[in-house]
Amino acid sequence: MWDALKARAEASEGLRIADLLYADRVRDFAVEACGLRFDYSKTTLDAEAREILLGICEAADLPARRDAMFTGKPINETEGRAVLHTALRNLSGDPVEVGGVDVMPEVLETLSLMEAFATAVRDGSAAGQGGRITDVVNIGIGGSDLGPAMAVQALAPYHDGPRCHFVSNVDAAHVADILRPLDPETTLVIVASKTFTTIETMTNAATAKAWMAEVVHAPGEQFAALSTAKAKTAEFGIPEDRVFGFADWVGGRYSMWGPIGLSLMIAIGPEAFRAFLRGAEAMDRHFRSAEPLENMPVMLALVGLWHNQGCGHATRAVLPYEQRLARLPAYLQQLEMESNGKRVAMDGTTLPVPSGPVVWGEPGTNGQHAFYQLIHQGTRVIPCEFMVGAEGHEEDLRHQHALLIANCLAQAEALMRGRSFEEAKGLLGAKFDGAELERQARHRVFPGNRPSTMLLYPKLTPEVLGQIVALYEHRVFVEGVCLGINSFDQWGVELGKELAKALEPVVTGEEDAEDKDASTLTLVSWLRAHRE
Ligand SMILES: O=P(O)(O)OC[C@H]1O[C@](O)(CO)[C@@H](O)[C@@H]1O
Repeated sequence: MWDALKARAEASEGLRIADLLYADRVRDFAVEACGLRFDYSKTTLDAEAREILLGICEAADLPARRDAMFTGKPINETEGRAVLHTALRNLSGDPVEVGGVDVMPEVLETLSLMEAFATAVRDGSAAGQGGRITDVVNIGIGGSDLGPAMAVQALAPYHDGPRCHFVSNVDAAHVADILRPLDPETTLVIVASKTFTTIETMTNAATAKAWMAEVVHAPGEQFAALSTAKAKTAEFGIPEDRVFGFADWVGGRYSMWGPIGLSLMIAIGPEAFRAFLRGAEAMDRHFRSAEPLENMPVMLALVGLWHNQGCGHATRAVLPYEQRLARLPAYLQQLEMESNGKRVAMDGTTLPVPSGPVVWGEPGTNGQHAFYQLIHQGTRVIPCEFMVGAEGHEEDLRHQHALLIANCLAQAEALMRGRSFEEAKGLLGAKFDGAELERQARHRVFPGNRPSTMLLYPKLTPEVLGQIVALYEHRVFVEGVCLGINSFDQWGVELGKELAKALEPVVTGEEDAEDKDASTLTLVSWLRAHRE
């Protein structure tokens, strides 16, 4: 199947996207669902390639794998766990069983405990020593940071609660810069860690506790914890009624729908948070029921597989024309690269094709003035995933939003059309002639035929954000299933963690390294010599 895909991709190298754009293509190579539109007409993916990709889905038993996920089967086989972040947004409350036990009563109970706590923080009844909470600091990393940090920024127009801040890096600069302007007496610190062992988070949490303890008599009462490890949160001194737990079937990078979303809920309020869940739930229903060709996550995934495993484009740029989605590319980096950055299949055999792509990006229009040069004229082809809303929130600045949309559409058009040598010469004819005209024109040629997709949404509301994130989660799932890998473990982060633990006493000088390579030893000794 993969060979057929690659052969098809090779055969389509001569295709011009612009020539494929017959009238029906814009209808047939787009999907509408939940009020969103995903258009993939500006790619070289044609009906024949799509058939091959659908065949790959079928061979991978996608519908059965999808049902296994939604119904709580232990599809994370290397860790023996179910994968049920979808249960966290199952507002219908319909039973979802793990090992014969319905998890929904506990999920909904935790949601209402979070809502009660968020409401109390917002209305001032859960106050700090100095009165009403003015600032919330979420300390977490990876999935315990990226999701809420991205969503809090994305939904800024809906904020009517305390200010939210995020500390993730073990670099002391991060925690120091965030805490410096805050008043410990009116700050709530949320320690977000599924395992409650992550070294960065526990180090920053200890720093924040010491900062608070300098002025607050009972610092634990101005802390909350989001974790599966209740014994450890108690040991840290956080009262039980401020600990919001979740089960091991919620993966870190899929966790913002439950307790890890508490900072978001405090910022925008429980009602808006429910709208966020509702959006994701709608996308779940769509993913579960729509036929492949009308299924947005499936088609988004197939376009991804076409570009990466088919055409060999190793990276994927995510380009939201929405400043408030500035952290979305970083969020998607973890979601996609931690999930599908694997080199072996579920059965331990080596993948016959490249694993998930390198994901990167920045919001437009800023990216246009930074790296789009390379996207338009560089030697590599970088598939671009544009996204833009029909409306912004700034009613009195609608003209700026129109300009934003025009830029987004123009970039996709420019990538596809390009500019020929003759056209470039025509533009310069009055200024140069002869060999100089040819030389100057060559610099102004755009090869064009560069693929892009477009995700359109009405407006970035909590509900729409929920839909977009769930769309991408399911896209990652479909790509993982087609590749035959486990998208829900992350063994690749372990080795570095272990070595860092062993190196710390060497860096501080408490121990000498014996079993290190010459390069690492030299680096350590230079740093030690300069640490005074
Ligand atoms: O929530 P925890 O347990 O602190 O883990 C944080 C992050 O660390 C990882 O386990 C590895 O980077 C992520 O998957 C996770 O999101």
